[in-house]
Amino acid sequence: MPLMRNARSFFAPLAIGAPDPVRAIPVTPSRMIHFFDPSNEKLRGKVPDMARSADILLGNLEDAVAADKKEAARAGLVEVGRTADLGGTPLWTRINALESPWALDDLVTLVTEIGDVLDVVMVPKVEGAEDIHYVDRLLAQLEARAGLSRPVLVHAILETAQGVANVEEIANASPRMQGISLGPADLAASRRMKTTRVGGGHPGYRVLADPGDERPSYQQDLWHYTVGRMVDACAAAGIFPYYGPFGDIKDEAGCEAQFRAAYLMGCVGAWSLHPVQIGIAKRVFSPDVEEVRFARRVLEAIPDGSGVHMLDGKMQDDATYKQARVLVDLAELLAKKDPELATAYGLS
Ligand SMILES: CC(C)(COP(=O)(O)OP(=O)(O)OC[C@H]1O[C@@H](n2cnc3c(N)ncnc32)[C@H](O)[C@@H]1OP(=O)(O)O)[C@@H](O)C(=O)NCCC(=O)NCCSC(=O)C[C@](C)(O)C(=O)O
Ligand SMILES: [Mg+2]
Repeated sequence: MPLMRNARSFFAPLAIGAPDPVRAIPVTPSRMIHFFDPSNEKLRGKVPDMARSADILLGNLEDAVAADKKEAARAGLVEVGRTADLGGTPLWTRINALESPWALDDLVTLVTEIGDVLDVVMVPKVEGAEDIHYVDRLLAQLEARAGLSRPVLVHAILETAQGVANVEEIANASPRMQGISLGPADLAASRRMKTTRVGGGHPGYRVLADPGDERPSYQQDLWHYTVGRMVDACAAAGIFPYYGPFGDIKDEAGCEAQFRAAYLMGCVGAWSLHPVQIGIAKRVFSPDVEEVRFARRVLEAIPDGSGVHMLDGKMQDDATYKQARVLVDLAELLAKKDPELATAYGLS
């Protein structure tokens, strides 16, 4: 694996005067990364509202922002970073692709002007560790020059076949790596998949039962394989996986089903492209009240996590204790942010 840095240098700053890299990625509520176009003045005015309802707010500079709006979007995000009251909600950005004419100015301007309030830079179309290494060194130089005391983290989008082939080395490329999101539209194009959708299923991708009187047939999840690889790569590297966007805004049930499959497989959140998807993500990525209740009973039944126990006819041991911990830890994290959830979980 071309990681380049060895075990001793991995946590050394990459520029003189740059802040020390973080040892652990902060765990904060991140059920949805809410996308908005910072070139849109009306949307900039709604930032405080958006920040109240979303877990993470992301000013998008890449695709979906027209070429003649790129500079206005960058300037709009600087304005948001300098003036908007985000009430503690993390501010992220998605910069333009590294080969584009805008990426360098995106990084230089944003880190220089608002590096102290910018938590994470999402890098699109990452193909391998070398893309992360480039951003890593440049961020360190910019942080040192701006006198920042805390490093900006990096999030990669998995949206090329080469990126998927290199997902483990991407996840491990730098201590800045915060997480990875699936980019299903670019990935579909890169793989020559025959879909025109942004995420979600396809009626043609299904399994048919053997010939018989009836031949039930079910749609399968086109993204199962990639999400599985992404979740394992992230968990193994100590960073966080996210399902990306669901482009059919009107299909709320489809969005909910796709988000839920990703949640159950280990993703911590998804993207919201429209306000309606914030509510969907909140529902899906907050653990079910009954499951949390059961998980707490498991923890109470085996306080030290050892031995074997029966609960409602179900075997409990050290492994189920760990599963219960995942759910209860998440419930406790979300309850601190959301009083309604705290009440529902009995944690208020
Ligand atoms: C889909 C669109 C065009 C529908 O926009 P619309 O105006 O038609 O929707 P609407 O339902 O009519 O809007 C209702 C209200 O919600 C507002 N609104 C609408 N959206 C938002 C928003 N995000 N945040 C905050 N407010 C929003 C909108 O301004 C309006 O407010 P108003 O009633 O006051 O006029 C619009 O929602 C939008 O532009 N969303 C963001 C799209 C985006 O960021 N795309 C890029 C990410 S996906 C991607 O790049 C792929 C990937 C990963 O790279 C890869 O798979 O390869
Ligand atoms: Mg894309």
